[in-house]
Amino acid sequence: MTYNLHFSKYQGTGNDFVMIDNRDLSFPKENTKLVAFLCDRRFGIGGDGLILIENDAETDFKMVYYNSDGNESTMCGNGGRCLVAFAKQLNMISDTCSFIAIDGLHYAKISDEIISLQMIDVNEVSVNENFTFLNTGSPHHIEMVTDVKNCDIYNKGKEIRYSDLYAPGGTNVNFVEKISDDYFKVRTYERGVEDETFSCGTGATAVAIAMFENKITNKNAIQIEVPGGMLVVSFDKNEVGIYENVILSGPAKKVFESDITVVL
Ligand SMILES: N[C@@H](CCC[C@H](N)C(=O)O)C(=O)O
Repeated sequence: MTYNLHFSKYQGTGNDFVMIDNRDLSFPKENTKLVAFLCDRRFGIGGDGLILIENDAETDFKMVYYNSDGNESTMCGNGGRCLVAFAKQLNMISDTCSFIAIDGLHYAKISDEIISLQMIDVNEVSVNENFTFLNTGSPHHIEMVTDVKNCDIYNKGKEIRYSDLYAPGGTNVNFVEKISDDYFKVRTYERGVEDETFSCGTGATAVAIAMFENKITNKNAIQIEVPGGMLVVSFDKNEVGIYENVILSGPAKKVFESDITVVL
């Protein structure tokens, strides 16, 4: 079968995505091999994931997210921010928007190249002796380390991701070093990419909330340094313990756009 596709490539703090305008619903959404091929860094375009933008009756657009393994997955925070920039490029929105994703309704704001995305409320944070687990649209295991630069993210992350604790779905795994009360360094092993990525938006969000819940910080606006740049996460914890007004902010940029013909 031959597929002729127009695509744009975007990145948000180095978490990179192939973006396709699927408002005409022509993309073969069940073709896992095609998505994995397009995300392949050697044989395809290359990306940590692929995102389709589609029409939605109640919001500005719909986000459909696939990991680079070709499977549709849960929410991608950086992907959501990049999709907002893509929607603007397509003249679907101006500087504010709402969209629907697999985890529900999101609002976003564009200010120059900084995209601020409202994430879902978080009502459950599981604090354990050596780790914290929470879901910010995607599942995240979080561990503190003293020297994140020299941490073996791939092997440690993979072991936790595939451990019985998270079977069968697995989890993303974040390693965190505290620099100050409002500055943390984070590296993430991503499920579905099955490697460390340069940044994970739902992961950065989960880390900020976990640091507050564990009283490692009392700040509710936190800078998260990731290998691909800087993200900022802010939130409010309400009187019944729910984290709301959770905002993930950072840059999202178009890298290039082109056409590709794939024979599979
Ligand atoms: N890169 C993402 C997370 C994407 C989803 C994740 N790989 C999963 O399957 O859970 C982000 O920026 O949030």
